[in-house]
Amino acid sequence: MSTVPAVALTNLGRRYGASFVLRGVNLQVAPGRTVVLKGGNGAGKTTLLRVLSTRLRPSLGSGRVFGFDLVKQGHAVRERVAYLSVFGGSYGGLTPLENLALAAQLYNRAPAPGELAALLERVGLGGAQHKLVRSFSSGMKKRLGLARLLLSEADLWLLDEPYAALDEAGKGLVDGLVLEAKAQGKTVLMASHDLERSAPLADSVLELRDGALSVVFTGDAAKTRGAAHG
Ligand SMILES: Nc1ncnc2c1ncn2[C@@H]1O[C@H](COP(=O)(O)OP(=O)(O)OP(=O)(O)O)[C@@H](O)[C@H]1O
Repeated sequence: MSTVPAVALTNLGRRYGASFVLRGVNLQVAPGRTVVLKGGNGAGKTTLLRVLSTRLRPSLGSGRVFGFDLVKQGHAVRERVAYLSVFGGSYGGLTPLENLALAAQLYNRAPAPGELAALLERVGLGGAQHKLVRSFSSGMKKRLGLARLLLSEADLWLLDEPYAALDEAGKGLVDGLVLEAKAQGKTVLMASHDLERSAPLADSVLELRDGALSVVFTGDAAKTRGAAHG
């Protein structure tokens, strides 16, 4: 049986100016897997997630998401991918409800009556519905990012340090959402320094070092050979 990988990267490279941050990343992630990406500060984790989200173009090599080319079929990739940036990625001049309404438009979704308010309740922002997001704490912005993620209905979640800035309850919320996403068959790729928290959720832990990936842990030992597998 052939299954199209959720993520397939071949010798993928990305440079800023003359300096290569990613140099020959090979990765295959099967649909439904949860993969944690570790690596020191500046290793290139955010860069890799941004390339997968099509926010950055690869400088070398190629990549596919659910079979769609990151460069030539970026639109199809964006329809299947949701990216949570380390800061949550919302508009400060809007309320959280307005942010979600805008996100729904971008996702081409017509939310049901009360759906957006319910999402805010779910991420613990029910009491802050009418504030401007610029007045939010960093943890509140992250929670709003989680609500946007839930709205997206994407098949691949790209999470950049999802636990950062969150209190214990917020971290538990992330754990629950990732497990729920997995139960729904979604693929999750998350960059995290918090291995204690993220590794128990993961099918594989990969390390990005010197611009390439290696396997730290995988639930399937047969997959540790050759290209890094998720
Ligand atoms: N827009 C940019 N222009 C130039 N260099 C950049 C840019 N964005 C990132 N870099 C550089 O690329 C390297 C990788 O950065 P990246 O943010 O991808 O690492 P990271 O693994 O996510 O790090 P951290 O764990 O600190 O979040 C760093 O040296 C960084 O300075």
